[in-house]
Amino acid sequence: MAVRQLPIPAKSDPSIPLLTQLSNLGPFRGPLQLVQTLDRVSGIPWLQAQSQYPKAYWQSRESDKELAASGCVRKFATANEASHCLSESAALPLVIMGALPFDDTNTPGTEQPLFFLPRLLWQRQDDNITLTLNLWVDEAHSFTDEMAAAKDALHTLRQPAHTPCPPLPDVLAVCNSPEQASWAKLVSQALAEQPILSKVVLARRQLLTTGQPCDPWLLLQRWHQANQHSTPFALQLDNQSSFIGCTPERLFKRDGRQLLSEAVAGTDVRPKDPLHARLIAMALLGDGKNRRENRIVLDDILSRLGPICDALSYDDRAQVLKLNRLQHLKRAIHGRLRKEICDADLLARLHPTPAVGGTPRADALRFIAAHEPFQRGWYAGAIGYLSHANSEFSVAIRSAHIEGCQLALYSGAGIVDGSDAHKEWQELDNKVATVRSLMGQK
Ligand SMILES: C=C(O[C@H]1C=CC=C(C(=O)O)[C@@H]1O)C(=O)O
Ligand SMILES: [Mg+2]
Repeated sequence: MAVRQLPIPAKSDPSIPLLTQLSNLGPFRGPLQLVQTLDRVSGIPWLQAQSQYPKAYWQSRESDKELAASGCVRKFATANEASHCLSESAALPLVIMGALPFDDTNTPGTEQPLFFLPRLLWQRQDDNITLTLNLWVDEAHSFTDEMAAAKDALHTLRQPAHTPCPPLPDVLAVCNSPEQASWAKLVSQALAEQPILSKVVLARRQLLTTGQPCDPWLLLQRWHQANQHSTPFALQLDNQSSFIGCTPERLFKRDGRQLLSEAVAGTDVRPKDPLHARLIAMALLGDGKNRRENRIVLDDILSRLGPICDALSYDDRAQVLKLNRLQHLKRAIHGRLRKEICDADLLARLHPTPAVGGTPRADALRFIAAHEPFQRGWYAGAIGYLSHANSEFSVAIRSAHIEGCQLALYSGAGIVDGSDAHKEWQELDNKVATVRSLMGQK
């Protein structure tokens, strides 16, 4: 895709509103960005107010970067196409939003990978908020059509409503898939595949039926408030269904050639009492089964990054990642990427890590596909953004799919030598405890 830009009449000036910049625009070819600064407004309410789909939301775990995207200028069938587009238009700071389902192999009838250049991108970097309007003129999209689409996007732009926070709807029924008895069977089947299948992450879908449709944006805001050091994210392909979550796990973060990844696996509860929580943390650091879960993820990521990095290092001791009600074993991984490696290569190599899949990868994925009684869809996929300068993707766990009055909560647990079906079931419960408590469930 050759990117050529003809001179444009006015350089984008963030102090001038987008509509004025747009009306001064003369013919051009290739991608173009108009940018406007915005006053303090939060990303989630801003995106909630917009009407153009797809919508995607992602905020870094450190809260320094927040992205809210609405509408689509270009869709890319693969991460490779998205990466290629970015390298061809490196002069512009284009940001492409991306999501991979757990099964990213284009299996018919399942969720397909999604990469798109948004029509409107609300962006916060530290305290600076901007709104970017993307346009792209080429053989298939005339200047006139692009101008009309861009004007339409600006005319339908809405300010977030300042409404008092309504309560979340009542839960009328709860249904687990699998139920506990089938779970126990599944765990023993997985353990029977040892030592070849050294780890497989098995998951549960817990379906809550609510009295009224649950507002995904309201739930996401509360979820993030309860778990400040996690990454909140959302994906809405249309106005019928939403996938949201608040994940503690980073797949990778790239800044230029610098790469950060991590193994987050191995779990216990984190009670409110600090002394009790510390005792549990210490026990977690020394526990064989949890250390195995973590080590398998670490080794897998290292072996996949080794061939594409000039330098690679990792925490030789696990840290404890502290969440609202849980604590995990975590090891950070640092690398310097070889220069020909792009974000698509990283996604292809790393996803799905054994934090959500297993080892050996192919055997674990086959086991999951053959035995899990539901489709994972976006759960345990990857969600984030890519740009020429930097990129970051999170592992889409601690997540929920909402459609009308159905709220599906997902949780998974790593089954390794030493796993006990009953304890792993409790771990599934613990992993949905925060979101359940927001829904008024114990
Ligand atoms: C698969 C999930 O968690 C993974 C991430 C951290 C700890 C995990 C564990 O201890 O089993 C899981 O591997 C999930 O929350 O659905
Ligand atoms: Mg576990």
